[in-house]
Amino acid sequence: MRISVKAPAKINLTLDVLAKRPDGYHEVEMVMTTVDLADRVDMTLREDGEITLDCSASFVPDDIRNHAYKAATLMKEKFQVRQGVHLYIDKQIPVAAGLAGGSSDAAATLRGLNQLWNLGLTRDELAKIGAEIGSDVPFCVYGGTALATGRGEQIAHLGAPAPCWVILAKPPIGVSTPDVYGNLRVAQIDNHPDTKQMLQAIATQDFSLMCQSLGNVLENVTLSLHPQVKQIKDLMIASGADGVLMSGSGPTVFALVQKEAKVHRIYNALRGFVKDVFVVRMLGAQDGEILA
Ligand SMILES: C[C@](O)(CO)[C@H](O)COP(=O)(O)OP(=O)(O)OC[C@H]1O[C@@H](n2ccc(N)nc2=O)[C@H](O)[C@@H]1O
Ligand SMILES: Nc1ncnc2c1ncn2[C@@H]1O[C@H](COP(=O)(O)OP(=O)(O)OP(=O)(O)O)[C@@H](O)[C@H]1O
Repeated sequence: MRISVKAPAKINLTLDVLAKRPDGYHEVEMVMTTVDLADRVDMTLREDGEITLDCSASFVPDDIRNHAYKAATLMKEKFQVRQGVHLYIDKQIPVAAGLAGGSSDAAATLRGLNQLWNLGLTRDELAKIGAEIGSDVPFCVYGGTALATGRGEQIAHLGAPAPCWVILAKPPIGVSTPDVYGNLRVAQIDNHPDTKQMLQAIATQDFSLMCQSLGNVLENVTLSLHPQVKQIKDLMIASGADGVLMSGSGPTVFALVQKEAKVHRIYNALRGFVKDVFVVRMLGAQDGEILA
């Protein structure tokens, strides 16, 4: 028996850091939404009890370092599952990009194994298990649009933002999330986003208020490490983007655009500069999809 589950990327419409916690994590407040750039995780039942993994991108780890492998191991141990699984990840989301690719693969694996191994767990239970793998995994278990607090694992669901185009551009560098948080000085943050205003923009589907409310306190940290990120932002703005922001810890930058005619102009301008450019839509309030 085999099932396939879509694992969509996320972008952060806001990312605020409120404090550094004694456990080494940061207290955050973030509005996140999934977009239709997705990996696909195929899960094939193994009667011998083994967990194995292959990925279309050869540089992604195929052992316990892989978040999807970790998810399967956790589910097997927690629920004493006799069967195993072979995981195949069709990688479409750039790696170490700020788009939660690994977290989404883990979330898709949790959702898929719940079905493949007949565990009967609720989404909330899966999200709780996801928090043991990484801070972004609970959000990815639900997908859609949400306010994430705590270290990112506490999820409050939101409605769909105003429909628009999202253009993603990733410079050819990988960014380490621990390094970016490690370089952040919380007391010196001077660009806190207005999260309340973003929540209002989403509730009223006000596109221009959403663009005005974009903000990410990790952006300045990553910009100082990688000047290309600023060049991409400037290029997007000069090409007519309505709103521009770095996602997560970066280095991917996204542009929000309402008019389709502008999309081509921005895409063409970016393609002259970086290879990884994607034109996508937000998935709105929709949650994770099991394909077959
Ligand atoms: C940057 C974001 O992707 C934005 O959505 C997340 O905040 C990070 O989520 P993630 O990659 O799932 O992060 P985790 O795997 O849980 O943590 C990786 C490392 O990032 C740092 N980290 C992460 C989340 C958080 N709230 N505070 C932190 O300081 C910690 O050093 C942690 O060891
Ligand atoms: N399934 C996976 N897909 C991609 N990378 C993975 C996966 N599992 C583990 N990794 C490792 O995790 C690291 C971060 O990759 P990932 O693509 O998840 O980053 P990210 O998009 O910045 O995530 P986030 O936005 O949650 O911080 C990489 O160094 C990679 O080796």
